[in-house]
Amino acid sequence: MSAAPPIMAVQNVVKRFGGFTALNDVTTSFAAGRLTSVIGPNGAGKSTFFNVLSGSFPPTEGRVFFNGTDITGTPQHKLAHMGIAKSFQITSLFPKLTVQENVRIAAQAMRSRFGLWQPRSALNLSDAVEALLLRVGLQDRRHESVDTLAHGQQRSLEIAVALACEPKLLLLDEPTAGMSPEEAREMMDLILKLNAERTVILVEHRMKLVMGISDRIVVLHHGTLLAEGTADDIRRHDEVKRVYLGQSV
Ligand SMILES: Nc1ncnc2c1ncn2[C@@H]1O[C@H](COP(=O)(O)OP(=O)(O)OP(=O)(O)O)[C@@H](O)[C@H]1O
Repeated sequence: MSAAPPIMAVQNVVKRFGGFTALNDVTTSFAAGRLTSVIGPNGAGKSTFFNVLSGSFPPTEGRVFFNGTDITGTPQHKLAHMGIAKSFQITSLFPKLTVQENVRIAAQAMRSRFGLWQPRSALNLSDAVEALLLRVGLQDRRHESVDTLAHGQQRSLEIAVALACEPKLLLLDEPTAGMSPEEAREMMDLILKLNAERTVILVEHRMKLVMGISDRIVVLHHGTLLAEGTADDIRRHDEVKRVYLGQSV
């Protein structure tokens, strides 16, 4: 597993909000093709870390690298062009449009903005939209308006929108937030399938969900990197056990 080169790396990342340090000297890297989950208790700095990785805001100190290129402070639209896509807790869909229209708009925007016509993008637009709907299991819902979908289906649609730029790296911030246990399991199945084709970094509050699917887990606590390793490493880690005292990891 350690043989795969990192697709993303952070070096000595610090993020301060005024006098408060939300991330404190975090250094780690993410292997290409793997599924890495970032976990931690409330306020650990997970969302802040996600925002630094996805370019929502730059770190106060430290560097972020993508495929060896320093991308610290690079605007998000450029990151999308480089192959980094993200899906947020906050919805970015057009609720009155259909499932298919939402995906079509995303696919069209990516193509016209970035001229995505490499061989693997050579599908015509309708075929590309159909492939994205199939990928997330929403093909039977294509003509339904977004506001009639179940919450879990809306999250899947957001992922289809994120996939429209054919990312090499997919960043997901709490993709199961607000989901029923059944919806959450389906979402984890979908994430595993997506990981077969690209690197995934997942921020997730519900630790139990990620233990079974992650190649590697990064644990944040009070803005510092507490532990990293396989699910078994994390389960056995004394500090992690202490932090999650009373919770089942
Ligand atoms: N914009 C901000 N301004 C000031 N403080 C912030 C800001 N964003 C986050 N923080 C603080 O940074 C700390 C880490 O927050 P963050 O949202 O990254 O944690 P988290 O691990 O995602 O937590 P949760 O699981 O509760 O979402 C918290 O104490 C939070 O109050």
